[in-house]
Amino acid sequence: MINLDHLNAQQRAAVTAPLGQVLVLAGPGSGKTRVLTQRIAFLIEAMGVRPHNILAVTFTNKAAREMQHRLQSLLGDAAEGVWLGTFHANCARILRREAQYLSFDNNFVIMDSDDQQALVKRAIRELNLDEKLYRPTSIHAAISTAKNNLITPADFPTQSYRDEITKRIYERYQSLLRDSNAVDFDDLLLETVRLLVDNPQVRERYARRFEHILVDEFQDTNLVQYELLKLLASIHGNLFVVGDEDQSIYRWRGADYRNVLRFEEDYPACQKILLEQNYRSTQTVLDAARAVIDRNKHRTRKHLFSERGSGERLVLYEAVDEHAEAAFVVDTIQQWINSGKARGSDFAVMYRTNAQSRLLEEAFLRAGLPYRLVGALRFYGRREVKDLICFLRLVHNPDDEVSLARVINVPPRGVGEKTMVALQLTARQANMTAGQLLIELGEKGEQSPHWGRFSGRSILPLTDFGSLLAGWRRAVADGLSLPGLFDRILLDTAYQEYIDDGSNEGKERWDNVQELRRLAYEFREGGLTAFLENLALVSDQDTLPEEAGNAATLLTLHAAKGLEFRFVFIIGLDEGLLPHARSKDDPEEMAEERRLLYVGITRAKDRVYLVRAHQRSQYGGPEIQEPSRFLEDLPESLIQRQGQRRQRERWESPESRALRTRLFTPSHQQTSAALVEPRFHPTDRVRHPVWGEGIVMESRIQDGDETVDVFFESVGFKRLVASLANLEILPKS
Ligand SMILES: Nc1ncnc2c1ncn2[C@@H]1O[C@H](COP(=O)(O)OP(=O)(O)OP(=O)(O)O)[C@@H](O)[C@H]1O
Ligand SMILES: [Mg+2]
Repeated sequence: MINLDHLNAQQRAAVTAPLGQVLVLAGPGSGKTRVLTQRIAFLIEAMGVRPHNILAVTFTNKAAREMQHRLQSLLGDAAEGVWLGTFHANCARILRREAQYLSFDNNFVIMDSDDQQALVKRAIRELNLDEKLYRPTSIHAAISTAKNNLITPADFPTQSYRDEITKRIYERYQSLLRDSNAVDFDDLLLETVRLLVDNPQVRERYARRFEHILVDEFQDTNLVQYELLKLLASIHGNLFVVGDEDQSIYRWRGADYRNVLRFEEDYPACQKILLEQNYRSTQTVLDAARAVIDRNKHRTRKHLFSERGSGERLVLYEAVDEHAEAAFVVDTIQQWINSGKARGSDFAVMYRTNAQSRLLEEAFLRAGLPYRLVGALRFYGRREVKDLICFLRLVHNPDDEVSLARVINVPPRGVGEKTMVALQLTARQANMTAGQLLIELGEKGEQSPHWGRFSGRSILPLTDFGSLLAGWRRAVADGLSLPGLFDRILLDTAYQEYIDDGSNEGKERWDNVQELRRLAYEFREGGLTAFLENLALVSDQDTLPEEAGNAATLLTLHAAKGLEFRFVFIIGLDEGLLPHARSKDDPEEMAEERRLLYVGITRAKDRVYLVRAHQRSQYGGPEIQEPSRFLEDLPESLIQRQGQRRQRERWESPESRALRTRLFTPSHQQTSAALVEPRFHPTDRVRHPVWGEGIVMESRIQDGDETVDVFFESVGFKRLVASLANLEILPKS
């Protein structure tokens, strides 16, 4: 029988709450996610509910996987069959099953955000509009907002001329999507709601099936998601939602924390349960977090206590500038690790915008400290990865115009803009998609009735590509596995020669291809459809490798939701960065910036470092920064000030001082003191404090500093700055 002893009384009340609607509203670290998982186990074990009848919604795929593991360890095989995933993943699953009711086939592709931008651009161009006047990003945002509020092109409100234009782009964009047999992220939700509203028998089928629906991070649902929940719960009405209004940080994506109020209105009989003990953080961390969030109006004050002791004060560090900011972070982490009291994976460094990660990365690299970066230069955003995904998507769905446009000339085979236009035009006249026409050309060659429509120069590359595509599709139909298909595409396109020119970047690109192949191998059973679906639905947080290893995590505050770390650094606590400049004139936005900081602080178990820079370079010259207004709300008794206004030296290690001196000494002065002879030579054996032993491949003097390329047994090839990397030369054996 399921064991509830390790829960506190409030948590137990939530887990065992009677049927109906349950709303668990509680602060960070109070066990909401844990309670939700236990509730599923309780329903299955104690209430005899079949897993098949349970739908659980998490905020990320990673969270879904974690919950799946947790359930597995609680219940073993009995946990199998629960529908567990993000809103998007669950909707994609429903849409694939119900394709007969929809305006697209069940092998539809899901366009990622780059694809969506490309389509909006195309729509704007096709309507002969000026891209400078109608910026694709802002139009795309308007379309997305409309979709998240259940507004179709036909219902798009037009109060101005601009609205009128946006409406037309929205219409065009939508038909481009459908022509490609594709949906965007927002469509997944919107189309599911439409499906359920327009087809009462389908609605009834799902509403009957899902006896229990559970939702984590409920404060970040948007209107479509809320409607969806209502539809799915329309028969049994067993809705178990957990959340925290103070952690609502996805307003820009249409999230509306007022859904909590809506919930209480729509379900007046709902049981409200509060959790008050925080199991994550020290009392000092909680007090500081509360001081920040208490300034927000219109919130239910929550009482939250911790039994983890009062703990250390928060460090507030003021760096001279952004380089010293990064150096402080890396130094402090280094010192903790050297002391033996922490390991790399205990640390997270959080920031407001992705761009802030670049200097941090450099500082980590120089110090030779391993790190992993969440989001930003996403693996899936890389050119080579994207190319291969598009080839695969095209095999899966030749109607996908965005993928076709991307790879038809990869590697270059002489398909230019003109040929592309001719292809699209001919296809449209023949009532086919470009992909279908290509396949026909590939299969029939000169026998194709459309052969003569193309110039002598363009027909060959088109036929060439068409026959590749046709060949791949035939091979898949004949049972070629996903890894097999992957290799065949690489071979047929001579992709390695194209991408890997022997340079380090080339090798790295090829490594990325190999990494994707490894992923494809994991889907050898599920096949192409499952693989593509999984790729389309990965979100920023999901780019975290499963095993943290010994690396510190660098991530945006947004991506930090739901996670926890022993040590949390939040950098860029300056006006304009956090709060972000964009929020200056909008009180709602400002309140959200505050929640963002709150989410960041409450990720910490043991210690928080808040870091800011006295000046930052902007548009060429350095500019003095104002400290973030949020810092004023922290009681002096909870913080310990360090940095510029205190003695900086005390806080600087030799490495960071070397870095700072180098960065702030004008280069003409540097060269006079600069090295002329490398200290390291090829074949030297060296030892690095983190990566262990390695062999020097090359060393040279660059900008007055020595750069060494080393091959380490543990991590492979690394490029290091000798004066900072702490490399020890080992005696020749
Ligand atoms: N009763 C308990 N006993 C021991 N540890 C607990 C208990 N409840 C929760 N925890 C632990 O406390 C931490 C926070 O729990 P959890 O992540 O579920 O909180 P949460 O409310 O979902 O937080 P957030 O709002 O940040 O998502 C986890 O490490 C969890 O395992
Ligand atoms: Mg949680």
